[in-house]
Amino acid sequence: MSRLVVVSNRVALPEQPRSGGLAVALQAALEETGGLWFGWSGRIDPRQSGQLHELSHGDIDYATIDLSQRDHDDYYNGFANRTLWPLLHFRVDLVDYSRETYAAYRRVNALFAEKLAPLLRDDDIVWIHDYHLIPLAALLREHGVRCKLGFFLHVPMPSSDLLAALPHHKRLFEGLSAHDLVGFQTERDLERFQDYVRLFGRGRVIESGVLETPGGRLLRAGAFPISIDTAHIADQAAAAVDKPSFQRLARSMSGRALAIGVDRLDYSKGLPERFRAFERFLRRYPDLLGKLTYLQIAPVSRGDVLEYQSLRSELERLSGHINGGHAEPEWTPMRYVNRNFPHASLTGFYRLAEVGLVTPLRDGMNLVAKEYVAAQDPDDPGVLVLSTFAGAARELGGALLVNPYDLDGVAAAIAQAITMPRQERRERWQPMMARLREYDITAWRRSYLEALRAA
Ligand SMILES: O=P(O)(O)OC[C@H]1O[C@H](O[C@H]2O[C@H](CO)[C@@H](O)[C@H](O)[C@H]2O)[C@H](O)[C@@H](O)[C@@H]1O
Ligand SMILES: O=c1ccn([C@@H]2O[C@H](COP(=O)(O)OP(=O)(O)O)[C@@H](O)[C@H]2O)c(=O)[nH]1
Repeated sequence: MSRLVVVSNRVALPEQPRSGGLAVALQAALEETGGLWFGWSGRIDPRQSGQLHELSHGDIDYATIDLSQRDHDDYYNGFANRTLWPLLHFRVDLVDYSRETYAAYRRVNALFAEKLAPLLRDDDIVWIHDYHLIPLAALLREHGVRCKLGFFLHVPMPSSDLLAALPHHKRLFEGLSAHDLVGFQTERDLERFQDYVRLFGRGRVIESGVLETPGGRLLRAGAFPISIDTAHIADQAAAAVDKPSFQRLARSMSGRALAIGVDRLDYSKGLPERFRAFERFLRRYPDLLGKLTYLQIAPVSRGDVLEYQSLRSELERLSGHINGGHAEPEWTPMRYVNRNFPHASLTGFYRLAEVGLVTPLRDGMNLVAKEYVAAQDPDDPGVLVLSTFAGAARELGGALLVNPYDLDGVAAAIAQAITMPRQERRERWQPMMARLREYDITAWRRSYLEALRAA
């Protein structure tokens, strides 16, 4: 059996806290097969980029490299998170492009290729992840790497007209042709990629999923919605009732219902809109006032990036405003927490919550939505309020699907969720859970890797 080599910017090193679906999902996938995980160490070396660290834990070998402050600023904070991230989330208004950060992005990809190529064997299966590493495959080929190379985009693929706003977009996205298989979260993302290839990529779509690159090679493409370790999360949530963190939260509710949101502090997650929708709920449904407390867990993410700093200030203002305007001496409507929690605690919180609020403006998938469903009590499940703009909405039709820009609609969905009869909650939850049990993280990994092997 060939060795699996996973390459991603973010690596979940043993004992490190993980927030971010990519690290959570790849950890679960590698635990099953073993293999090598290559990426950024998470460390800044004040002198230079490229120091290689190797360690093994169970069946997983880790090889990671440090980045210099400048490379980290220009590649990760800069081109990846101030140019590509907003572009791929349909936010052209937030795109900050500079030739300098683009050069750093290419430089760090070249460094990844230089350090990774000598570690690879011809019969490896290499699986490259996400928008940080779009040029990597072509650079590995230049180093003589011959093994199968696959790519998976965790974030949305926007329409061609948006991508065309990026200077040098053709050179960048042509790099994807060096792979054998390119995977997306949803069929819509795949369709938009194929449109791009036809309109700007000088390639040809022979049939859906089979493309001819400008160089005449065949490139496979497909939709492989990422998933979760459903059985494990369900077991963890059931067992969480005995954990002190669960019991403390349960006691603090004083018989009130709980609505929970768990998101990195990121503008793609629609948090200001969600906070405002919650305030709309407080104003519009006086009968329900004091019956529901909203807990928002939002660990700080990409805190060096200006847009993320402004978002943090805005959320602090909004949560203060909402509580100031609606709290009673014995009740605070919302709790806003910037800490990162381990899965063992989160799954218990999900189970306790009558309502799961997942309302991103755009999201590749959103694993929190799936985790919330998996963590519910089958006899008395909670209700998921889910944005139609999350990839997860394609599979979780039993949720109350909302448009996150429609604050009245989200407020109405919250009211509907907390008053929904148990029978309806079960009928909505069961097919979602059945889907997640059948198509879990293992099925995701297998379906992608089978397609890559066959490509
Ligand atoms: O690595 P960070 O900069 O700290 O960010 C965390 C991750 O955020 C993004 O996650 C995406 O992948 C999830 C799993 O497929 C998906 O459910 C979610 O919709 C995406 O936003 C990012 O794409 C990752 O590269 C980051 O590691
Ligand atoms: O305090 C936290 C907040 C989030 N997460 C995890 O981070 C992942 C977030 O993934 P998602 O796909 O929802 O969004 P992303 O952050 O990748 O955009 C999920 O597995 C969460 O359980 C976590 O472990 N602790």
